[in-house]
Amino acid sequence: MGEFELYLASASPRRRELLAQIGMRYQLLNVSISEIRLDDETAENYVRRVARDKARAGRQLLARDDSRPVLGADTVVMVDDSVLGKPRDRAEALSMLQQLSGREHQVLSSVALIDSEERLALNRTQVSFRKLGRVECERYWDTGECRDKAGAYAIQGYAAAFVRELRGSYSGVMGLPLYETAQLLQQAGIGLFGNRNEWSQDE
Ligand SMILES: Cc1cn([C@H]2C[C@H](O)[C@@H](COP(=O)(O)OP(=O)(O)OP(=O)(O)O)O2)c(=O)[nH]c1=O
Repeated sequence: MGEFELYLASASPRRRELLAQIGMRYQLLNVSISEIRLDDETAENYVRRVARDKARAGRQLLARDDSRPVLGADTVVMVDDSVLGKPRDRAEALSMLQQLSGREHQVLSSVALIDSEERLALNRTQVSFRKLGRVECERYWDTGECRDKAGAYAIQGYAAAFVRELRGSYSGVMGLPLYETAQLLQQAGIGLFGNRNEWSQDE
């Protein structure tokens, strides 16, 4: 089957790291799709659609007889009725952090795995932040960590110090929910630890 099991249609270093964490060998595909939420689209449908579009765009790059699945993922932060993606600039990042300060928000992370079939999973995780001071948020921006992160924070970085409580999936907040990902991979016949079709046979 060659030296890798699947393709990862993502430029996110976090997703690479997470997929490698569960022993998957993958090849990267470079895709670019527009990430704009439609007016009447729920956050859930939006993250599902974007993950699916990333995987579909990856699939398009492959030879027809390549049966290895393509994985795409997407992550947003939801607070009240707002859906927070990546901040465009400092002002937007600071306003996102103020919105998240002293309360609970939800992180939605979707995974799409496409071969001859399309498989989708969605993880929803509740994250509670302590109150954040304005100067503290400005200093946090200065670390450079807010950029390229949904909701302008990275739980795997300095922002771990903001998290009072998390209910759900830490890997989901980081960008790729590994429990759901492993389930989709199993459905596609890819076992953990690099073994095809050998996973969970003793269940
Ligand atoms: C909330 C949160 C998000 N993130 C990251 C995960 C994602 O990379 C990013 C959300 O942006 P996405 O648009 O989901 O992904 P991306 O553009 O970084 O990568 P891809 O090429 O796969 O489209 O935010 C963290 O790293 N830590 C966190 O705590």
